[in-house]
Amino acid sequence: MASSDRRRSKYDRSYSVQEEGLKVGLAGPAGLSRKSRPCSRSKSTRRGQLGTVSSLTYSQKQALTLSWRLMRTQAASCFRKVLLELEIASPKVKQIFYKAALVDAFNKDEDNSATMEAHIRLVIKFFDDILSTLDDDDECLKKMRAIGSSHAVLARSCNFSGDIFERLGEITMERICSHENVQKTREAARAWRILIAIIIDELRSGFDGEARQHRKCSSSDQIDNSPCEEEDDLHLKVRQLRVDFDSSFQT
Ligand code: HEM
Repeated sequence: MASSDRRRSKYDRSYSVQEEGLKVGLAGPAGLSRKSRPCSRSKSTRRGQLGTVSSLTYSQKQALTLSWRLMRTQAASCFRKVLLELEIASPKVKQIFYKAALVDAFNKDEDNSATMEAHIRLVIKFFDDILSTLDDDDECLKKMRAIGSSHAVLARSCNFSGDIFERLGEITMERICSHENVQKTREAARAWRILIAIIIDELRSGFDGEARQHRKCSSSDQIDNSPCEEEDDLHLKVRQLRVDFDSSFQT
């Protein structure tokens, strides 16, 4: 998508940080109306430090950790709903989790980290990790990007794309922000919106960066196997055949 075509999404961090205070509560409990929401790439990298974890205030960080602690016992059911909804929104995701479940069924010894059940645990662990490192901006961003980039292998094999993370963000935002423990305070809902916007931005950035590297490597592999090299290879094989043929006559 050309950058000029990109519309501003709810995940545009500058939107979240600067305007959230004005818009919160206008569009339903989570402040989001998914149907009317454009799904587009945010532009954090170009915006520099605007809206990173360090831009969260002390009271926002407190609201996040407290509400997460209160939600924690229901987190599995919450993220099961999120991932099921993501499957409905994206048939690709459904296929990936379906394949992973099949592999799992034949692989009794090992826990397959690619299944939906495993992902419910992984996503909860991911939030545990992020919420325990909110004071360390670099560490937080590193963790988010690492998760994004670990999914780049799926770009070629399963057609996984960055907009899946964006969808995941939309659904997560809606679920979390409408949770009763988050609804208790305006501060918590606002903080969750900002945090989820940052997470999605970094997941995408990690994913896109690594997927680009994979594409570069695969195109240089193709250059390595250029017609010239293939011809050289063929000549070598023919020469070897001649040597073998000649030596078989000499014996
Ligand atoms: C915040 C969201 C997500 C988190 C925290 C997460 C976490 C992880 C982790 C930790 C791994 C293991 C990586 C490794 O072993 O190197 C993984 C792998 C995987 N994830 Fe996710 N994931 C997320 C979203 C998704 C989504 C939306 C899908 C879509 C189906 C997905 C599908 C997979 C698959 C298929 C693998 C296996 C990749 C491979 O073959 O190496 N993940 N994920």
